Amino acid sequence: PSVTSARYGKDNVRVYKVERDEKTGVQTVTEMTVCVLLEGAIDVSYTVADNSVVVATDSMKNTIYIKAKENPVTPPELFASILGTHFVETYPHITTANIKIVTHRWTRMTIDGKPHPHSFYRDGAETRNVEAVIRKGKGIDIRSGIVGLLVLKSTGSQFHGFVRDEYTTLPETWDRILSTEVDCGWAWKTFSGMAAVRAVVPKFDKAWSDARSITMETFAKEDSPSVQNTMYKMCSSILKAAPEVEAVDYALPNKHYFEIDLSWHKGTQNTGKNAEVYAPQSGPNGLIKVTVGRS
Ligand SMILES: O=c1[nH]c(=O)c2nn[nH]c2[nH]1
Repeated sequence: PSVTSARYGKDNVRVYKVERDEKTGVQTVTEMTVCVLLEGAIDVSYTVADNSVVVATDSMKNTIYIKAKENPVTPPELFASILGTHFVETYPHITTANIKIVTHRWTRMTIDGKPHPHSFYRDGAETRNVEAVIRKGKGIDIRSGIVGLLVLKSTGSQFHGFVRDEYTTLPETWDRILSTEVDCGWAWKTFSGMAAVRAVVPKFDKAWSDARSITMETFAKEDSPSVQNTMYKMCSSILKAAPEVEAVDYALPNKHYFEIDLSWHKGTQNTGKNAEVYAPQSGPNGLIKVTVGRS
């Protein structure tokens, strides 16, 4: 038997970094969870217990903290590229570094109508994610994303005209609740190396901000005929806003809210146009996925 593929490293490395502006007293915080998985000439560590090729995962953890101290940790696309490039340039037998960064939200508090210099709150489980693959001598591939942005609209969503056959019970609707937890990603054109990444650093934050705004504005403004069509429009708008992005993808669960017929109780009308009280469903849920390219 032989190793067909292998990668190893440290997962769930939590990192917090504060940036202190001495002049203004304003402090800025970043909190992220990092995963490093390395590939290369490491098969013998599996097959014949030769540990001479093993960069200990503990050393990788140490490296993440050192690199976070030595370098900016934002935008996450830059820090992921710096971190991955370090590993493939430091160890001759390591050819690929897979870096995942999940950035958590610390939103600055507004106190007395002003941004507070050093107080923040966690406004949701939403994260800003980056997955970077750094291949020695072959460039850097980055996929940025938004995960866990939970949204709901109480109307402005329809679903009708779908297949009706002996398996269909779902009634057609022209007015339904739509709720989903956004998992969105955008893949950048391959960067030749660190210099190419550094050249577009400002575009990473702009793309994330645009993707987030486009997602919420399209979700809110569209009288959605389906999740499929609305997510396609989101992808198209993001591609238009970010020329350096090659493809955009969404995976959207359809988190259903079922009408409850209450007519058994004194003829109470609570369905169709009279529906006000609904049963939010934990599952089953629809799951709609798409990737949209430039062609
Ligand atoms: O937007 C929707 N797309 C679907 O494919 C689907 N199937 N059931 N409900 C649905 N809603």
